[in-house]
Amino acid sequence: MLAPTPFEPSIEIDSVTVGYRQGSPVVEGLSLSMTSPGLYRVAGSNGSGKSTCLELLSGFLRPWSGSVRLCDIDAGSADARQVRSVCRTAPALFPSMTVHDHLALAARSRRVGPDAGLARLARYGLESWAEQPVSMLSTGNVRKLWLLMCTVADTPIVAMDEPFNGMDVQGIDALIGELDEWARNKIVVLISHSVPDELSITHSFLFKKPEAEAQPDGQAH
Ligand SMILES: Nc1ncnc2c1ncn2[C@@H]1O[C@H](COP(=O)(O)OP(=O)(O)OP(=O)(O)O)[C@@H](O)[C@H]1O
Repeated sequence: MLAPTPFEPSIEIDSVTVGYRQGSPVVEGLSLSMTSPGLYRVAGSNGSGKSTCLELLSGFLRPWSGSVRLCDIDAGSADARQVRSVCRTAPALFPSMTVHDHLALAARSRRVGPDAGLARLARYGLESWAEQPVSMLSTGNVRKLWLLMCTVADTPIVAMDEPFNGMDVQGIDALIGELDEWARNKIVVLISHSVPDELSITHSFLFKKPEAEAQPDGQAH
C-alpha cells in the first residue's frame, strides 16, 4: 500500500441546500463540522437526508448553495477523490468476476498495491471465496466484498452508509475493529440506524424531517 496522504482530516459542510429536483430541496441550510479524527455517526428517520449527505461528501451531488470541503478541498473537485473513501449501500459488482479480481480492480482504480484488499479478506471470513465469481456469494458476503473494495485506499476521510447491514458476527467484529483503528487518524462518517455497543462514537448528528437539519446531540456514545 502507498504511504498515507499527508492531508489533515476535516469535513466542513457550510449552509448547504441541495436536492434531486429543482425546487424540492432535501436538505436546507445544512452545516456540519468535523475537524479532528474520530468516528462520527449520522442518524435520523427514513428519508431525512442521511444518504443525501453522503452524496454531498462523494461529490455526486453539488450544493445548490453553500459549500462542502474535505481536507479543505472542494468535494466536487477531482482532487477530492484522493482524500475520501465512500461506501454506499448498494454494491456495484460484476457477477462473473471473482472476488480476487474485484479487489485487484478496486486497488488499481485507487492506485494502491494489489495486496491492499487481499490482506483483509481473512479478517472478514472471505478468504475461501477469493477465486469464486461474485454470483456465487451470499448477500452478506457481497456486502463484505463491496466494503473491502470501497475502503481499499488509505484516505483521511471514510464515509459509509449502513455498512453493518447483512453482515454476520465475524464481519461485524472485523468492521468494529477497523472502525476503531481508522478513527485514530481518520474522520469516519458512519450513517447507521443502529450501532454495536462496542463502538466508541466521537460525536453523533441527528437528521430530522421535514427541515432535515442536522443537529449535534452532544452525546458521546
Ligand atoms: N436519487 C434520488 N432521486 C430523487 N430523490 C431522491 C433520490 N435519493 C433520495 N431522494 C429523496 O431524498 C429524500 C432523502 O432521502 P435519503 O436517501 O437521503 O434519506 P435517508 O435519511 O438516507 O433515508 P433512509 O434512512 O431511508 O436510508 C427522500 O425523500 C428521497 O425520496
